[in-house]
Amino acid sequence: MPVSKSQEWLKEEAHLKEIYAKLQEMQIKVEQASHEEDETSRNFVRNLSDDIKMNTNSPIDSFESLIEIEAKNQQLAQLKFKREWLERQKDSIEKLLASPYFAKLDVQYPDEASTESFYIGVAGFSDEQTHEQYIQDWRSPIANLYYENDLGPTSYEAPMGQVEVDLQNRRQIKVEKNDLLQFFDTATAIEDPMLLEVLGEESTAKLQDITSTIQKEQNAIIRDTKSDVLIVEGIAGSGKTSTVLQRIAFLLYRYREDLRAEQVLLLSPNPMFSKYIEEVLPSLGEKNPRQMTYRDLIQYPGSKRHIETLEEQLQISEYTSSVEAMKQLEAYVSHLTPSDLALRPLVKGDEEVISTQWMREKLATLPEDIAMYRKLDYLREQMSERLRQVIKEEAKKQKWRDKLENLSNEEYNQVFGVNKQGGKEQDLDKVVFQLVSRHYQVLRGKIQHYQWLNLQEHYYLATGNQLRDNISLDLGTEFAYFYYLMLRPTVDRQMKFMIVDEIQDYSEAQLYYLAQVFPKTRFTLVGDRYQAIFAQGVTFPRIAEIFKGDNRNIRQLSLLKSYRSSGPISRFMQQLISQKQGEVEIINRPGKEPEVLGFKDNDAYVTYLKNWLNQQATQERSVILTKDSQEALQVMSQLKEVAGLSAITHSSKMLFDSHLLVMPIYLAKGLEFDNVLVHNASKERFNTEKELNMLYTASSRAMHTLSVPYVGEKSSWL
Ligand SMILES: Nc1ncnc2c1ncn2[C@@H]1O[C@H](COP(=O)(O)OP(=O)(O)OP(=O)(O)O)[C@@H](O)[C@H]1O
Repeated sequence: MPVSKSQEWLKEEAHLKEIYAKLQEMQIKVEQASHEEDETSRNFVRNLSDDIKMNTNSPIDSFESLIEIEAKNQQLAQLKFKREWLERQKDSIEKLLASPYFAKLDVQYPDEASTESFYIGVAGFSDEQTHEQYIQDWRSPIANLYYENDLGPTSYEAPMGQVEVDLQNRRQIKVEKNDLLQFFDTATAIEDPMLLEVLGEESTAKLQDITSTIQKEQNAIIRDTKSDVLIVEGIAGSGKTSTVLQRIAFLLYRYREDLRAEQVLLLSPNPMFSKYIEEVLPSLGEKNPRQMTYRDLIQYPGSKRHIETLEEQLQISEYTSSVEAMKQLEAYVSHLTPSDLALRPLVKGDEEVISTQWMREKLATLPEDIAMYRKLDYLREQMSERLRQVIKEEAKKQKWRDKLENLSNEEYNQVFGVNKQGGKEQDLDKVVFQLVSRHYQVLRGKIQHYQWLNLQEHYYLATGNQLRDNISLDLGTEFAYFYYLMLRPTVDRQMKFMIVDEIQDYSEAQLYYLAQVFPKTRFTLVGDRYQAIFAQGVTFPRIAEIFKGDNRNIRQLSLLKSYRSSGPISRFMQQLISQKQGEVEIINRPGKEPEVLGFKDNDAYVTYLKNWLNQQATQERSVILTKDSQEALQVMSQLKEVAGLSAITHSSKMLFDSHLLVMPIYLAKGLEFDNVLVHNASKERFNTEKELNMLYTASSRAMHTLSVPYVGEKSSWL
């Protein structure tokens, strides 16, 4: 509890006011600088056309004009850089003004007489002139002491090396603007009081950042810089998603000189998940990384096949692959010779523009030991060049000139975007060349996208699988890998970090794909074996084995405490998974015991559901979780008269504002609600191990209350 107006309280209060005033001063300065910058940019643009006059009278004049343009370009880049910097400044000052800091460390350095105090906030803040650091960014080296929470002799990793210190006090401080609300010194607290307070709050529709209450075991994940592959197994609600998002913010700060947000890829389980987490990184002043689902990742250029949806994957998954099958593809490609290639001639209508014979002759000129993808790349370049030649030859023919002459003014304008005007002979050549190029344009695309190579045929020869229009995720993976092995598209290699959530839902073949296609990328893989609800999920020991190759440095960590759920709900989760030797550490947060009630028939059950929904407080978020989306619609139809209830049956249709929902468990993965009801947990519906995982996944969405009713006999897992 706050020490009422003690000396210490008054000191903290005075310090806060002082820093707040400095922040306000800085805000004014940055605003002014920003206005000035705007004015400079406007003038720059206004004068641009006067300043640059392209003079092409002589080569020297042209050259000088180009130099002038280049100089302007540089000025423009500088202006842009400065504006972006000011925007970032404005942004972080705004955040700090809302709450300047959340912690203070008293640190004793070995050779100094007195202790030094450091305040920690969501961003750093220092004096422009003296560079005195008033607030330390939570990602700075010294802030690690706060999260490590080791009082007494300890150390932190600074850019110059390890710094030994004595941490004399660690204070958690709650402030709002310039109001000091509370502070706690760690030495006096048994369990993190700020954490308990945050966890007791109502749920929010979107995930929030956890900067001020990151726990020690989470901090180890966030700040890991040594592992190539970091594998985190954590129970439901242990903060895996929150932790990896904080980790992204940490990495962008730590490697700020050469890591851009676009070089970090977050693979999310479904598009809805991206919406759920979209506010966390901006709240930390960072840009969101690239985000996509695994389905998006394995789509290759020009593919139009339908890859099974999440729901289809849950129910059928007709083709599952394996690491062995993926290795067979490697063997097939490594033994392939140019004479085996299934090539298609490049044709335009009836005309064969490039024959397969020509292609084979080109390939035959290459040394044998060159990798197949390089040979194909070389051939692609040669084909582009050949097409240019064909166009040049073709343009000499009279028929194109005739064609050009016969174009009406309107047609001409459509083709060339300018009006037709009888030109000089030299211009005419150019225009004819353009006309012929347009005629053959479609062939350029065909060359670029390797449509002259029958990849499907090769895939069939390698595996015996025909690619139909609808394919399973694993089959899509195999074909994407095959595409990669044959052609090695380059774009993916720029990815420096990849973060994969819900890793337990990936198959071995899918993980093998990631491990092979992104050899230079550093991975953070997080998941929970007890939330595996798809048929082809991987086991945790196998993940490390799959990623082991090429001297990758692998580290495995675990998170055992559920921060989402109250103590009684965590104990319920513990009981469920202890049947499979799972562990849960219980957090000391009081709450209601989960309700496991039996009903004789459906009518009584539906009445219970209606009562349950009607009882929920309007500001809280409550959900009924079903096994699939069809069931969600059935339940919805029985509960039509409940006001404000909505059913979600597709990941693109999430209603984040709605407070009463019915939805399938697989769509609720990763999300959380104040109150959860698991639809009819009867014996016949929750019987297998997969169904146990579903029951656990559903129950663990609950923060404050959980209800697990059943009709007839209850599930033997309960
Ligand atoms: N250190 C923390 N401080 C405050 N809240 C936390 C902390 N860690 C986790 N939480 C909260 O716990 C909840 C669960 O976190 P999160 O969704 O990241 O867990 P998860 O392990 O990804 O869960 P699941 O596997 O069930 O999807 C969130 O509300 C999050 O804000």
